[in-house]
Amino acid sequence: MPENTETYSLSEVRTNGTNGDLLDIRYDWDKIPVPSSLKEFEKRWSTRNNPLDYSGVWRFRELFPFAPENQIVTIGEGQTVLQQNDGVAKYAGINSGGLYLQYEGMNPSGSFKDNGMTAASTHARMVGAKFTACASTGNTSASLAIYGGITGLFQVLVFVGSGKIAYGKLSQALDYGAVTLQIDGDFDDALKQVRRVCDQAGIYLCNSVNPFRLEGQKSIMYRVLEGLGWEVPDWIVVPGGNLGNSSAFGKAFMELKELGLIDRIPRLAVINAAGASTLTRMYNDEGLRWNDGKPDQNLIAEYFRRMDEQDGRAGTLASAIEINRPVNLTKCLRALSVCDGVVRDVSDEEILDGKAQVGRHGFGCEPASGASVAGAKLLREQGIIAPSDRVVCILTGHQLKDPTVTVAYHSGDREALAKHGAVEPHFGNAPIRVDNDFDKIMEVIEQYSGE
Ligand SMILES: Cc1ncc(COP(=O)(O)O)c(C=O)c1O
Ligand SMILES: N[C@@H](CCOP(=O)(O)O)C(=O)O
Repeated sequence: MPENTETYSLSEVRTNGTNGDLLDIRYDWDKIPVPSSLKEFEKRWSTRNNPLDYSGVWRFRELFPFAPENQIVTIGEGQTVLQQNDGVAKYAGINSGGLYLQYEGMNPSGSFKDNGMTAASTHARMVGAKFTACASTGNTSASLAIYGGITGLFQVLVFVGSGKIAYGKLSQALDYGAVTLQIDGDFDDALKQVRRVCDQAGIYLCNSVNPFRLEGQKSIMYRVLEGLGWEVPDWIVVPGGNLGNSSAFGKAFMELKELGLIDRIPRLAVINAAGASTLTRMYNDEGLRWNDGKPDQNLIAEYFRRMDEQDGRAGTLASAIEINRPVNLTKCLRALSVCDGVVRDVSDEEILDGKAQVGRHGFGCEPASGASVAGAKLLREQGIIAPSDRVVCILTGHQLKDPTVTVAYHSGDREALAKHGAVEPHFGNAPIRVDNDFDKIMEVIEQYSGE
């Protein structure tokens, strides 16, 4: 994505420039009336004078002004919450009052994807698309399917890998009426196929290669700032899969700074699963950097060549981030450069322990989201995050998305958890088996009543 080499009209449907780099949306801010302070946006929620203000995404519409208001497709997404959480702070080694969880599970389809899908669906409508598609580990498909289903604006086609999708998510796509193709491969294979299919058949693609989708995902950061009274935190910690979120967050902060709406930028930590750690390996081991939009292509090609030689399949229980060929790699490198970022990977065990803490003390989350808490803990242990820092962990998906992994963890089902290596379930809260007998039930309850 070299800077400013090509320009395309809003009415064109494309994800890449002629050189193959993903497109990026740019605005001529001099021509757009942007509020002079972020506080102005606050009034939107209290007054809700415009139906668009019911959306936690579109009430910030001046910060991604690509759509006429009458074309905007919204289903009330982005009404999410920033929760200060001392239980999780203690676990991560952060001072009381310093850790926040941004819970994106409250979106209509139960994940952060709706922030982006409302924007991609809007652009799809602007160009008259009747058929949309995505590849998915589950959440993108659930999100696209709900937008297609509720609005009736377009038919939805979904590609998923075999055995790679949590049932909660698959059931959403089916229920919302998406045509679902389960292909013999993983997410990386499914994305490759859907990109070809969309190109050839003129279907509108809604994965994070779609630059409009990332515009909507910027709003997660606007809401975090709003939740903090417009103060900039020290850290944003986010799980990394296809790297759309981290890319969008970096762009959000870059633009807010350019517009003079914030005076400093938080640091960004992107957390991979150890079994899907392309970014970690490339950033930390190979030293890959943004370099004015021209990261070393030879280094990238060589990395993937070696990966292919060794089979290169991603493997983690956090299926949402089981991705080894992140399409937004270059944009994420920009975000890391803008935000003085760091990248880490954490084991499945650390992810599930982090997730259990979020469940114990907060709204709960799906496995991939636990990576942000595990990442914050690791960075704290490494002395990179200070105990006094203000840290926001992004919880990307709802607790109910992947009950199989959650129940296996709490029940101590090591066999089920061992898919990608041994996982010790530390904070198990297994169901207690008890006879169908009143006295025996009372005996069990008495053991707990003194606590
Ligand atoms: C729940 C969840 N968390 C994290 C991610 C990773 O986000 P990204 O692809 O934007 O890096 C995904 C999907 O990609 C997801 O579904
Ligand atoms: N976890 C994702 C993977 C696809 O990512 P996308 O951001 O490119 O759509 C999913 O839920 O499918």
